[in-house]
Parts: sequence; structure tokens; C-alpha cells
Amino acid sequence: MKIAVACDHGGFRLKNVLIEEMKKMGYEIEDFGTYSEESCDYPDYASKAAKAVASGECEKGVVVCGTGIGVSITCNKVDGIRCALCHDVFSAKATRAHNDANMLAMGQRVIGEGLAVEILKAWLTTDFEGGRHVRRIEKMMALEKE
Ligand SMILES: O=C(CO)[C@H](O)[C@H](O)[C@H](O)COP(=O)(O)O
Repeated sequence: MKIAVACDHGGFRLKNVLIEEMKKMGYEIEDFGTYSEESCDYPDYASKAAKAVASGECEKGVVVCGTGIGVSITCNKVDGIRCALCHDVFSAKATRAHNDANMLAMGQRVIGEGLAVEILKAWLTTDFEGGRHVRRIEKMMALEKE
């Protein structure tokens, strides 16, 4: 499975930690930047990862900024994206099981690396439950067409 990743300067270090973990887990990574801690604008990078997921080039995406908020808002502007901002393991599992989230956002300035890795692993390994959640996702995604 190919995972799109992106960050701004505020998420650069955590993004690299997450990339290494995903590589160890056997995932293929497409890194859309940024590639240093030089100040930059998160929409420029998060949007590239979101478009790669929306187009099917990558199956899922992981984005990081200082809070995770800027990258998650950006990704959710792209048609077809359900990006979940998660800073706990319960939410990470729930957003895969109930929302079929195709992108995960986290904030480097909010949580430590150890917890971020646990959240990442929980999110990547939890399957969508389907059932009643399909109807709810369809209603949510229909809003993009209004
Ligand atoms: O977008 C954000 C907040 O929603 C991110 O945390 C950014 O990383 C942050 O705004 C960057 O701030 P900086 O003062 O320019 O480092």
C-alpha cells in the first residue's frame, strides 16, 4: 500500500519519524514535502498529499503540522478526502472504523513521538466496519456535490 505524506516546517521532524515507522511496517511512501524546517505554508504541501489520495495514486495519507489543524482543514477541502485530526488512539481507531478516514493529521507541537507512532499504527491497522456507517459517509460526502 502506498501512503502519501506531507508536512510544514512545524511537522517536519514528526513526519520523518512516521515515515520510518511506516517503512518498517512495509508501506511504500510518497513524500510531498516540505523537506526542511525552513518556514513554509502548510496548504502547499498538504494539498499535494490530499490530491494524491483523492486521485487514487496513494491509498491513504498522513499529514503533520504544528497543531495538525491547518493540514487537516486543507486536506478536507479536497473532493473525496476524509482527513481526521487525531491525538489519541481511541479516535484513530474510531475514525477508521466509523468514518473510513482516508487521511490522518497530527500536530508535532501537541503530542510526543511515542504517542504519535501508536496513533499511526492504530489508524493504519483498523478496518472500516461498513454497515450503518456507509449511509452516514454517503450523506457527508454528498455535501461536496451541493
Ligand atoms: O496550521 C497550523 C495551525 O493550524 C500549524 O500548526 C502550523 O504549523 C503553524 O501555524 C505554523 O506556525 P509558525 O508560527 O509559522 O511556525
